[in-house]
Amino acid sequence: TRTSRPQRILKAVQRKATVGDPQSVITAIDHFCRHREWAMNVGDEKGSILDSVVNEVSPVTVLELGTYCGYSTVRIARLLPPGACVITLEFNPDYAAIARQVIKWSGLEDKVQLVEGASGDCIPWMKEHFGVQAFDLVFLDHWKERYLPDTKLLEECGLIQKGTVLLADNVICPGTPDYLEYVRNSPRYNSHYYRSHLEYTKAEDGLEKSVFLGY
Ligand SMILES: O=C(NCCNC(=O)c1cc(-c2ccc(F)cc2)cc(O)c1O)c1cc(O)ncn1
Ligand SMILES: [Mg+2]
Repeated sequence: TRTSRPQRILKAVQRKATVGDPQSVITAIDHFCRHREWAMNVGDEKGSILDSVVNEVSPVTVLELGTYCGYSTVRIARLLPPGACVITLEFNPDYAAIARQVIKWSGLEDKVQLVEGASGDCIPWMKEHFGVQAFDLVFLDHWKERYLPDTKLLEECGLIQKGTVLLADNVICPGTPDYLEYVRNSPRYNSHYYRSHLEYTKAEDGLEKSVFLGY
């Protein structure tokens, strides 16, 4: 097909959503992915859980691993007060190019720093490059086999501190068994599973919220 799925998602946003209105961007993407083409956005059901965790944490600095088209980036950024921001990492340049336009359409570009690169390469530079002390909230939604190594890397870099909340998508489908085992058995995390469904389907999936208790 001539265009990519992310390009068709962007077109749906440009056709159906209002510039500067994040909720209309979210609604346009959910409608397209439910009625036209499935895509791997966190979606509306798990997205509501994401919203409730963001509101509960009221983070100043958020790290998102895996931007894709920017759907969850917009969900998070729309809830942030002035001065708070989300740094989102995306490895795939085509996804990143679409996400920049979706984030711009939503009018939230001032609250978002999109970084193109592999999480394993970027995380060690976070403190130096972005002046980040520690993240208040980390949303894991990238390659599932990277959840555990990147969590350990964030710990080693001192970017996870007492009270930092990790929220992981897809812990059932596609699944992140080694990550789940780690956060559920580690004495340094308090974990809770929010049962839900794989975006736009009836398949089981869920989000795992893990609070770092400190060393
Ligand atoms: O695929 C890259 N990232 C997306 C990670 N996210 C997922 O893989 C993902 C997958 C699914 C999913 C679930 C069921 C199913 F049948 C198929 C896919 C759902 C989700 O909610 C995700 O979040 C990627 C590519 C690349 O070239 N470089 C860096 N990253
Ligand atoms: Mg996901």
